[in-house]
Amino acid sequence: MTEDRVDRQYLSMPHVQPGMVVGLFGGSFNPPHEGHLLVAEIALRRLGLDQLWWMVTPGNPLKSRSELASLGDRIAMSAKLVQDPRVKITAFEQALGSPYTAHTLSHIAARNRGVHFVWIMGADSLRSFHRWQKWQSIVCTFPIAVIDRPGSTLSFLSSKMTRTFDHARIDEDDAGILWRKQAPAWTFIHGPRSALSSTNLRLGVS
Ligand SMILES: Nc1ncnc2c1ncn2[C@@H]1O[C@H](COP(=O)(O)OP(=O)(O)OP(=O)(O)O)[C@@H](O)[C@H]1O
Ligand SMILES: O=C(O)c1ccc[n+]([C@@H]2O[C@H](COP(=O)([O-])O)[C@@H](O)[C@H]2O)c1
Repeated sequence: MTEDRVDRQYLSMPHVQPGMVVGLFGGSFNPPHEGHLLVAEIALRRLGLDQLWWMVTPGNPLKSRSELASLGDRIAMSAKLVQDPRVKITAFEQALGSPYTAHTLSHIAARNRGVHFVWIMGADSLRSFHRWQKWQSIVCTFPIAVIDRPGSTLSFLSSKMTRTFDHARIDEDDAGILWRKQAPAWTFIHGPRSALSSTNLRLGVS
């Protein structure tokens, strides 16, 4: 598959119904790996999700695209890896024409009234989150679940996002009701961890 030939099914938002709880897991997935699967599993279980959208980005605005595999290839690799039918692989951001999460989330919110969304990201993302476009508006759109990652366990102590929104932190024992909280609300989820990274896989280091 090439970037020009992304199957249509991936370019529209997955189908959801009012009342559902849906996790939004955005990533480059260049390539996808078992660490991503572990995040998805933990999120489904701990957040009480009905669905998790595995959102393959057209390109992280903060990363160089020089080593980025085509969108079609990253979707195909994800589809091969993911077995859980609750996980929906999608690349609808490509059709939106913007790689920015703030834009994506406001679009999702406007199109899916009555659906409860939670943004999901690995703990390493906290380090640069304040450089994401309109990062404060992202925090105020949907609750956020941060999943622990080796090397980033203490990132919440120094992150600008977590310090700014310290008052909005929810105990991880309440992760199952995070979706009910009005944003801003976030939690840090500890649990089994994977040291896998796409960078190491690209370098051939395990
Ligand atoms: N091993 C892991 N444990 C926890 N979270 C992870 C892990 N790998 C990736 N993530 C999270 O998954 C999302 C997508 O990550 P991404 O596709 O960039 O993978 P990556 O391994 O971090 O890639 P790269 O090494 O190229 O930066 C991000 O929120 C990231 O924090
Ligand atoms: O909106 C932004 O400015 C922004 C900046 C960096 C990353 N993101 C999003 O964060 C998600 C994780 O990206 P990555 O490359 O770390 O897998 C993915 O959905 C990106 O589109 C978004």
